Parts: sequence; C-alpha cells; structure tokens
Amino acid sequence: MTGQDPAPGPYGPDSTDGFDEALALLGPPPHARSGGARAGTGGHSGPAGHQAHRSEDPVGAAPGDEDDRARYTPTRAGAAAGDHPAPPATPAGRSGEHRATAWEAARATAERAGHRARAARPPRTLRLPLTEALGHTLAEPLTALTDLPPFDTSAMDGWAVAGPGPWTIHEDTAVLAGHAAREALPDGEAVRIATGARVPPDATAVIRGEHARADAAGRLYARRPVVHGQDIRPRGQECRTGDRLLPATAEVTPAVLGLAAAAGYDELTVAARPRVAVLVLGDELLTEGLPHDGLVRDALGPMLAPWLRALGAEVTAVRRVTDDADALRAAITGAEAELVLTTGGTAAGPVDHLHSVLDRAGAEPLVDGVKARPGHPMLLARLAPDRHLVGLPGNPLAAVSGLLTLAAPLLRALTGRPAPEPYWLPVREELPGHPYDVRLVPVVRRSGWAEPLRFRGPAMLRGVAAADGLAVVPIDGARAGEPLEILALPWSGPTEGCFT
Ligand SMILES: Nc1nc2c(c(=O)[nH]1)N[C@H]1C(S)=C(S)[C@@H](COP(=O)(O)OP(=O)(O)OC[C@H]3O[C@@H](n4cnc5c(N)ncnc54)[C@H](O)[C@@H]3O)O[C@H]1N2
Ligand code: MOO
Repeated sequence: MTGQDPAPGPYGPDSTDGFDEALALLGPPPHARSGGARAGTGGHSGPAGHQAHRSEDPVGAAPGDEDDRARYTPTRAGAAAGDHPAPPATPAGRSGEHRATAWEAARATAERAGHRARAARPPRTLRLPLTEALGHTLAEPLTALTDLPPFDTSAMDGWAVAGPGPWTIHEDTAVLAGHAAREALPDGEAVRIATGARVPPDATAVIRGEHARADAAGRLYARRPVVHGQDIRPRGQECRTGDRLLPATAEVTPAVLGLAAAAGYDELTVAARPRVAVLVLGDELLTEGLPHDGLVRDALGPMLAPWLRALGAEVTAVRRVTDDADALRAAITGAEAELVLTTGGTAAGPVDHLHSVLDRAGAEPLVDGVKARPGHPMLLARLAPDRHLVGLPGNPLAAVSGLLTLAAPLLRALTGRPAPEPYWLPVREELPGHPYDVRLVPVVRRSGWAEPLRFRGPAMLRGVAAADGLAVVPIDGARAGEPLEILALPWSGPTEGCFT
C-alpha cells in the first residue's frame, strides 16, 4: 500500500549517509534493488562471510536489502505532506521531527503498557474444563489433589513377592491395574502382577517376568538378586496431596493438561485471555489462489491468528479492511479487544491511513517507529487505558519483527506470564550491523550454534519459516563465534522454570 518506491536518497535526517552511499555504489541502482526486482535474478550465494556486506544478495541475506539501507523516511513527516489533515503528533519526549524508539526501549514500553492495561482492567478468572483450558494462563497455582502415584504401584509386569525367595506361587488370579486393594501377601509367597497395578500390602519387591523362573511344583526363583522395594513406585513418589506442581502464571500446555488430569483436576482456574482483533489492510491482498494482476496472497492473516494464540491471546477476529480511512477507523474503534493488531499501512504511501486515523481517534502514540530492521515503521498506540493498537508493517518479515518487538511483550504482560529467560548462542558466521538499528535475523539452532538463514529480506518468510528464533544483531554487527541474544519463537523456545 505504500504506493511509492523507496526513496533513493539522500534520505533526510535519518539517513545513514556513508553507509547508504557505499551500498549504492556496490549494488544495482535503487529502482532495481527492490525485493521483487531482485528476486528474479536467480542469485549466487557464495561464502556467507564474504558476501555479507554486498547489497545485491538476492535472498535477503545481506544488509544491503531494504531492511538495511537506512533510509528511514519519517513516516509522519511524509504523512503530513500528503493525506494527513493534522500535523503529526509526536510521542512523549519527542518534539518536531519523528524519531524512532530504540529497540530495547520499545519492548520495555510495550511491556509496561501491558502491565498498566492489566492494572486498569484485570482479567476475569474462569473455571474451564480441561478440554477448553489449553493456551490459557493458570490464575492460581496447580496444587496436587491427590498423592501421585495414589498407591504403591508395580512399575513392571512380573511378580509381587513377600520376603526372601524362593516363593510359593499364590494360585490367585493375577493382580491387574485398576483392581481395588487385595489382601496382604503372606511372607514367602508370590503373585502375578501387571504394570500399574496396586502392589499388595506386605509385598517387598516386584520381580520382572523375564528375571524370574517358575518350576512345575509352583515355586518361583529369582534369576538375579532381589533388592528390597525394587520396581515398586511408592505412593506419593511424585507428589503429595497439597504439593504445588506449577505456579499461577504458568501456561496451560498439553503436558500441563496431562499433569492436571493425573493430579485429579476436571477443571482449571485460568485467566481470561486477552482478546486480539487482527485487521489486515491492503486492497492488493488475495485470500486464495495464485497471485495475479498485481495482487498477492495475504500471508499475515493465516500466520498471525495461531501465532497470537501461542502467545496466550484469544483472537476474536481476523478481518480484511479496505484501503479507506473511514473503514479503518470504524474497524479500529469497533473492535472488541484489548489489542487491535493491524498489518500494513504503517508507512507513508498514498493509501497508508493508519497514522492519520490514530491521530483523529485521539490515540496516544507510545512507540512510533523502532530502531529495528526489518520492521522499523512498527508502532504502538494507546486507544484507551485498557486498549492498545500495535501496527505491524505490511512486509511479512517486518510484521514478524513487530509482533516479537511490540505485540509479544504487551501480551506477556496482559496474560501475566513471566518474561522468558533470554538466551544467547554463538553465531556461526559474521553478521554485519545496521548503522543505527538492531537487526533481527532468522536463525536455526544447530549443535549449540545459531546459524543465520538465507531468504530473510523484509518481504520474505522463507527464512523464518525454517527458523528456531531471531538473532538480535547489535549496531556493531557480530563476528563469527560471537554470542547473540536469540528471540525464541513460540514453538521452539526454552521452557520456563517451575517447582521441579
Ligand atoms: N518512502 C518510504 N517507503 C517505505 C518505507 C519508508 O521508510 N519510506 N518503509 C518501507 C518499509 S521498511 C516497510 S516495512 C513498508 C511498510 O509499509 P506498510 O506498513 O505501509 O505496508 P504496505 O505498504 O501496506 O505493504 C508493504 C508490502 O507488504 C505487502 N503486504 C502488506 N500486507 C501483506 C499481507 N497481509 N500479506 C503479504 N504481503 C503483505 C504489500 O503488498 C507490500 O508489498 O514500507 C516500506 N516503504
Ligand atoms: O525494513 Mo521494512 O521495516 O521492510 O521491514
């Protein structure tokens, strides 16, 4: 929807000057450098370290792609000159010219905004059957309602024995899982037992079937020494009634559902999930079929809803909104959600109405542009004390960047989940920095290294679809072997701490 080519430079007050000029000299002319134009050039991919500074990398691996040419044209200045009726409002602390927020500060602002919104309207507490609780956040600690195991249990199929052998085989039927308590096993006797069955009172050990031999006279002999208590899981081995198994704020994962069921729960007490309405902007977007006549498929609608659910949100709607300011305003103000997430329309193209609509709606800008590549036009605005809007740029990888930078911390605070422990991995190859902004680069974890993936241009999802996380590359760049912070993707991150 930008409707305009990237400015070829000079790039105004946010230009990277020498960096851009050097890239312009290295690469093809700006009109040929758009992702689309270069995507068709086939492309070599020599040793990554060597090509890393080249601007003509066709797969988005080099900083010379759009995300790395610092030509941050102030979106609001552009807007003021075009379709925005009001002069641009600036976020608190800034005046005059637009300035992007530092990446770390933007994340912190988003998290703070989430905490304030949660304080303004704490989430409702729900009791949900286990079948409906997945993806919620526990509103109270998960406390064991029973001992686990609830009785002394056989860990193996074989024989329960009492005292030293050999043993007389008790001619009773076998002790099976699910049977109620039976009478005590007399000293010197053995009885067949199944895995998971209650061990009879006074039994001193379980012998695996393959470690025992029965003779024709009904005597049982152990083939190996028998240790007292072997292969018996004592009652309460995993937990005692009343033990805390998980803290409030834990995410209800499939494993948590299993644990809750084992511990006696039919329902869980959870916090209502923050509601998110997704508004997908762009008249050029198709919801099915192949691209044609300048139209392209909407990649973000299908991606964002499940991603947001993985972040603990309830997605109330994924709506397409036409490139019309009034329609956008109506969609934003009418959305019943704590978070309105828009895609596209963050820049200053002829049909990019987001800024003007937010201005007119009286929204308070908290973050208006972030010093991050890709995704620098992302924004965060407060619509009401308990309602926010995150504007994701339309370029799909830029949208992922905005999702991780602004939406994820906001949602984390709204759900009350703890911040994930940052983790760091040495990067396998050199990654050049951007002169002013951090770079977020899709990486895969391999043998303790973060390996940067190709196809990471702002308009590409091919890299991130194969990634475990996004490496945060500082302005100075990273040498091969240097540890980088990795932003985990919801389906691949390290797990949180608990009571174990
Ligand atoms: N003069 C300038 N132009 C642009 C700048 C700039 O600083 N000055 N920034 C560029 C950057 S960086 C980004 S990122 C984009 C952000 O633009 P918008 O948020 O306004 O997004 P659109 O213009 O609507 O779309 C950009 C691009 O992405 C495609 N798109 C949009 N939505 C989807 C979707 N749901 N699925 C797949 N693809 C989508 C759209 O067709 C465009 O190709 O602005 C640059 N321009
Ligand atoms: O550099 Mo934009 O933010 O394409 O992603």
